[in-house]
Amino acid sequence: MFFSTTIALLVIFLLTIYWYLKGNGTNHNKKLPGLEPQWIFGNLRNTGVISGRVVLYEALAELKAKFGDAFSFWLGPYYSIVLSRIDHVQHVLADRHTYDIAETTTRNFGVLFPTGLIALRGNEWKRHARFILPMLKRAKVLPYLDTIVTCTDRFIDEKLSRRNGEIHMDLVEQSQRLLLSIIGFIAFDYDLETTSTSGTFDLRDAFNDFVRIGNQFILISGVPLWLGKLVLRMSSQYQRALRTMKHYVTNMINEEKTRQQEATNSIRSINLISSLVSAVQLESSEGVPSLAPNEVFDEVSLLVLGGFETTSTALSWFIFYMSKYPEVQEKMKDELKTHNLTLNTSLTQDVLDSLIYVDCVTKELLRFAPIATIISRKATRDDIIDGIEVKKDDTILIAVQSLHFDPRYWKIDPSKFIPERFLYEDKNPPHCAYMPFGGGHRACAGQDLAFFELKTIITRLMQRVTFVDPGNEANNSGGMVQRITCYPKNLAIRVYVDKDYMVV
Ligand code: HEM
Repeated sequence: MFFSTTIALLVIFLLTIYWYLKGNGTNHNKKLPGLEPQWIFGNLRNTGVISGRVVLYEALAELKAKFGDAFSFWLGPYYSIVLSRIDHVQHVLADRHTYDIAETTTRNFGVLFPTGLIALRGNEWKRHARFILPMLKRAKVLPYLDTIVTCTDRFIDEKLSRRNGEIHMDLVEQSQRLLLSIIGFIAFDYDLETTSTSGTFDLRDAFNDFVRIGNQFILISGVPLWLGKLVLRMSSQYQRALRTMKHYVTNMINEEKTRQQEATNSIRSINLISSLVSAVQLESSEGVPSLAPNEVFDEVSLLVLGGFETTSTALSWFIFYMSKYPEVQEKMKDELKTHNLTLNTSLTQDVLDSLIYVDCVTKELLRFAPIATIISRKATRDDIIDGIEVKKDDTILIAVQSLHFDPRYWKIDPSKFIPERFLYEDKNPPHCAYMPFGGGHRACAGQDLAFFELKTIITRLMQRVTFVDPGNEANNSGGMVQRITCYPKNLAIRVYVDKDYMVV
């Protein structure tokens, strides 16, 4: 008892010192409106984020209604300026010399992936970006079409067909498993979804633990870095996951290197590790600074985590919205019919490109669903944005969700899920009014892959499945749980699969 009280007091003492060192809650810019910060919690407690009354983007929307387009916000002990007007956002994103990725982002992700793209700045970021960005461009991701379709079919056959017509309460988890399996195949031809049968702790278990603990860690972004690091260091599960992943991925990198050196004419595999290894080999042979094995490892882990969390959340919301907007679902199915896409037709790139309405639904999903609701930047020097004073080292939070729902920028009511907006009045929203993947030089590296994955999964699901709201039979009210992204809290969907595909 005495021991635990002493430890608790020590932690409170250290947190208080940290709070004072971080600026003592003093508002850096007295001219900006905003709530008073509270000890160590900043504005996370007095806005209701900690109690779970609202999630972060809702808190920012409430403050915007109260204080206007620009206000101060304390993310725990970290001061920031929140912006939600397009001209302010354009100013920030256009000036990469004054605004770079925020320290909160590099610091938190840096604990998990110290040399991953998202944790780097300046020349180090450029060195990594040379390898990573081209690898994820549209032309490079198109060959993954069959992988995505195969994984989606397996999801339908194994998870949905067996319980045809029943209410599914686990579709958030199932969406996560589907996306983990897709990114596992894309990253290194490895099935991360199927539960290990060997009884030993393997790469599947390791990535699952890493993703779960990593997610929890990134969420507690108000917590000082040293405390976060300590938590991870003391987590035997996390350390075991990391060791196992390093072991497997390093072996894969080495095997791929040997394979590429020996097999000059053999068929090249198309996974991310293979592309990274060949890019690295090529560049080092030309004397260009390339990536060390630990850097390749960090990049692969980042792509798995970044690529899985966001897209699986988007898929969960898609399923939820389809149960609530049956007319949208019907329209997509009609579009598939007009392109002669029945259950048995295989999907090709050309067919996928011709599906205009499905394209609009995917765009609307990314506007409407709370996936990456905030992006952040750090000022590298003093600046003034339309009269708002910004000091060197200030953090800027861009309230993406507020922009997506701002009636000043959308002609068709932005509070409604209407995919047709992207066909007509809102086909070309003003620059920075629509930014699900962020913007400027630090925009999402995987956006082509993400959009392609989502559109393919959606199309395949619509070829074979119908999602129905069960009404009063179960709680399908949505709600939100905050992790890196916000995913639906109460999801209960009746799923019908065409009987031709039923697994008996
Ligand atoms: C629906 C899916 C996705 C959404 C909504 C999303 C959104 C975002 C956002 C908002 C950012 C920050 C951008 C900024 O600060 O301006 C970001 C960064 C990033 N995303 Fe995504 N993302 C998605 C999928 C993916 C996928 C599939 C991958 C890779 C496999 C990926 C890899 C990355 C990386 C590496 C960064 C850091 C880029 C850098 O710092 O230079 N994302 N993403």
